[in-house]
Amino acid sequence: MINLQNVSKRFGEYEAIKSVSVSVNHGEIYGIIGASGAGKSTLLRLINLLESPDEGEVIVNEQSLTHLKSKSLRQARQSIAMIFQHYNLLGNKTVYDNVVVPLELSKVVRQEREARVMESLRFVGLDHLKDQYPSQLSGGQKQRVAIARALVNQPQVLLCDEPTSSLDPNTTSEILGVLKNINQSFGVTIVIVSHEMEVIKSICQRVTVMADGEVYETVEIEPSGIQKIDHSPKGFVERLRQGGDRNHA
Ligand SMILES: Nc1ncnc2c1ncn2[C@@H]1O[C@H](COP(=O)(O)OP(=O)(O)OP(=O)(O)O)[C@@H](O)[C@H]1O
Repeated sequence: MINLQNVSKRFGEYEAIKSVSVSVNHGEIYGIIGASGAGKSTLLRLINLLESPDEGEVIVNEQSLTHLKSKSLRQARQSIAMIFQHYNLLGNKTVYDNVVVPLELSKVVRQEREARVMESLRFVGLDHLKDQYPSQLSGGQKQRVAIARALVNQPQVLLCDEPTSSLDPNTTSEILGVLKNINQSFGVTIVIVSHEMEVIKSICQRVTVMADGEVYETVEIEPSGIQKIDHSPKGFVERLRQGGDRNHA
């Protein structure tokens, strides 16, 4: 579904991503974990070409995005939605008006927009707050609005950049529940960046551990909680096994 093939990204002289290859299956919930500065967000942003790679190939849904012209890239991006740690809502727009934005951009006809927005808001349980402004909402509610906005164009892929890092543990569980529900109800492939092992453990089937712009290891998380390891399990997997709430990588 998602194939990053030997992708590299430099910021000036600094090599943030060093020839990384990652493959995510259709319908999977895939994690990217690592310490601050490891390159997690950059890797995620390479998937929808918010960052364009200096080398390598980005393939999503069997289409190479790397050399697309801007119009085709815009079209391809409609099936790749994204949510962020700080929600990125427009403060001067209501919940409804935030969620309708992607439909306006993709020129969905006016008659269809309302039904799609309300369906999306119902899915995240916020249809009753459609006329509120972001400043009137809790963090968890804001993230739900961002999720509704991400869903409204019926994406095949949802990229999540630290989606629960600003939330308390209970709200974190709720948001992770919503993400799982999206995956199960619509078969959306989810890639989630987090520095919290608990988050990764509770939702992902596989996780790539990043360190210094490289893949350190890729770990399979089984329902039993026992992790199967591709290679080099030291440290990280031990800490996963030990668990503990909100341990940091
Ligand atoms: N636009 C940019 N310009 C210059 N350097 C950047 C840019 N974006 C990221 N970097 C650098 O690339 C490295 C990787 O950043 P990235 O945000 O991907 O790491 P991360 O693992 O997501 O870290 P964090 O958890 O702190 O967000 C960091 O050293 C960062 O300073």
